[in-house]
Amino acid sequence: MSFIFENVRKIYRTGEVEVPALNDVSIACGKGEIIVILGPSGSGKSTFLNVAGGIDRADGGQVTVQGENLHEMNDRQLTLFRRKHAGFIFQSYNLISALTVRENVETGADISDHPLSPDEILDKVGMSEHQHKFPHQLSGGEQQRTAIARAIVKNPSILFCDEPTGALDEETGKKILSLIQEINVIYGTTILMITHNPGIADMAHTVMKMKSGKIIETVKNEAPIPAEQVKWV
Ligand SMILES: Nc1ncnc2c1ncn2[C@@H]1O[C@H](COP(=O)(O)OP(=O)(O)OP(=O)(O)O)[C@@H](O)[C@H]1O
Repeated sequence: MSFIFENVRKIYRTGEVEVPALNDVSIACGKGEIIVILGPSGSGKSTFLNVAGGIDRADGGQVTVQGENLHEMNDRQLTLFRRKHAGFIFQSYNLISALTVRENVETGADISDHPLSPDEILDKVGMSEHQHKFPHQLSGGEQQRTAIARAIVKNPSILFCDEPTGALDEETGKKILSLIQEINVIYGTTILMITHNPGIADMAHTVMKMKSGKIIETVKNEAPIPAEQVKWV
């Protein structure tokens, strides 16, 4: 299993108000799967992803990712866990503006014990010809491809994607999804992806639907479709 949540709770407290962002969540997902999380705004999707990725801590229950119990880890161990296992792709690309495309990608390789070749990954994401440009010289899709390259060059076992196509048009978005699907197939990387686009669920092996901090439905898909056939909603 790539990750197991057992009765996980996460409560945000703002003054007197308590928001149960994860309310007794249990799920187990297999290695090498594409898992898509759907649900309305505020349903707990990002909280789930952040807890699974070791960015945030649960308040109760057990979280086991790649066989490691995140609940028992201190901050330093969580940092090492993220470095070893996790790649992150967010809607905002978070590239370093003073570094070129290639240098941004190399920052991903530098923190890994077993990185992939930056040349190979730049080629895979179609950014070799732009590798000496700076982020402000790139389109949104090119910036997202650079961010993906930086995440995958470290060879993570799980890629956490929070709305990776949210800011992109259909054509560029589908290219990014194809790339994510290709990474899943070639490297066996588990993909955990949040989206507001229900069409993207058709390319997943598992679809998790969330509402009010709970998983209300888990659907297994025996025949995920190629990303380019995704219905863009
Ligand atoms: N740092 C925080 N402090 C207080 N409340 C928070 C915090 N982060 C999230 N919440 C609350 O927890 C709940 C779940 O938020 P979360 O971001 O996980 O939802 P989401 O499904 O990812 O939403 P969206 O689709 O809008 O990104 C929401 O009610 C949100 O307001």
